[in-house]
Amino acid sequence: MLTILADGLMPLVDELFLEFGTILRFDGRMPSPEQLAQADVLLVRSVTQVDAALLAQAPKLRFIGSATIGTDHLDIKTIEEKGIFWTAAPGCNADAVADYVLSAVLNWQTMTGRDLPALTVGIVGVGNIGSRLSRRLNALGVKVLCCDPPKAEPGFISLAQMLPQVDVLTLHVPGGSATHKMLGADTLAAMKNGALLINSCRGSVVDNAALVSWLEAGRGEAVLDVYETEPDFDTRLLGLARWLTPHIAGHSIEGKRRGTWMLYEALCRHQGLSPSGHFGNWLPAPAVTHVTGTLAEVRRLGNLVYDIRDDDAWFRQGLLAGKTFDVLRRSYPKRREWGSLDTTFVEDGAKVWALASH
Ligand SMILES: NC(=O)c1ccc[n+]([C@@H]2O[C@H](COP(=O)([O-])OP(=O)(O)OC[C@H]3O[C@@H](n4cnc5c(N)ncnc54)[C@H](O)[C@@H]3O)[C@@H](O)[C@H]2O)c1
Ligand SMILES: O=C(O)[C@H](O)[C@H](O)COP(=O)(O)O
Repeated sequence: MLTILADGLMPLVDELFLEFGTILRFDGRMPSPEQLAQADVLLVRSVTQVDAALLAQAPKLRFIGSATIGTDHLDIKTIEEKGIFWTAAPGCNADAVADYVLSAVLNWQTMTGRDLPALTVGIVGVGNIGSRLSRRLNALGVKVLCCDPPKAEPGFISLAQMLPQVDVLTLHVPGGSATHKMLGADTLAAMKNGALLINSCRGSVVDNAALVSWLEAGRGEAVLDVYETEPDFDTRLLGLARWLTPHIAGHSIEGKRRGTWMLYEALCRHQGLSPSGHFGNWLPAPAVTHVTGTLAEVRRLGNLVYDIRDDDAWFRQGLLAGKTFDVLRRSYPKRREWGSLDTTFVEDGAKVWALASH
């Protein structure tokens, strides 16, 4: 029997992992030394730094799972040197982040009176999130430019080529040394005047001091979900950013539960077992399952599914009420993904195309 030590906010842990042994839960960013000393399996979120100091306290550890897409909180080199198996949950909340960015783009476009087909959006990092976003924006008739040097696909361009061309620049690269401050004073200066920068990947990708100067100079606008020094952040951004949120872009019901499910499947494989059931069993039925309308109507309905402006207001009100970044993340309201809804677009009464839920 295994001792499984899991982040207290991770959903479905009791339901899925009890068959493997005993479950211990930890609150906050770090487990206690007593818990670490017992753990065979460690299940974390992005807020727990799994580094040499943590690993030194966990001599029995054989399996580490992070219910996240990002892995920059894992010291993979040290984990592998110690012969510990590790895994994350690639793509688990990619649709939720795509919903977040789409809501930001559509509400910004409406608010600034720009014409949707005249908009050019630049996507930096065209992996699980970037490619989903690109497909959705293309379907709405928005011009999309892509930058992803590691993929080097035909038609992709460099960041330097992209910056002066785009009205919206949205970042979807991994955190870590290779992307550290890839957007700084020089790159921001190369953007179009009045452009919107969206950062929902990792705070370290944007030099926050340079961003503050760029915003103070009125050069452009920003929508931010992540910050360089989380859970702290530069509070000047509250007065400067169009919308900001406390690292919740991926926090849909589906995204969180899929993350735990992917770790369950990985532990089953690691133990030579077959998973029981399938992920769909663990999703509650959505309140609304199907919507039909013109593109304009469905766009308005989109704000009922997810509206970034509500999260911005909830974050600001929470801060004013004295709540911290982490406390607010813990109490984030439950949110469904666009994918929970079948959407049919009609024009002059005829079906144009449908977006099926999955
Ligand atoms: N805010 C949130 O709640 C939230 C949720 C999920 C993921 N994320 C972050 O978003 C990141 C992207 O997620 P994903 O699922 O698309 O990951 P992914 O691994 O599927 O895609 C990342 C892409 O970035 C590309 N890339 C790497 N370095 C690059 C560079 N220097 N320039 C341009 N492209 C580069 C890669 O080739 C890859 O295609 C994650 O690593 C994570 O840090 C944030
Ligand atoms: O990389 C990810 O998947 C996200 O950053 C993740 O959704 C952040 O949420 P957390 O793990 O902190 O709950």
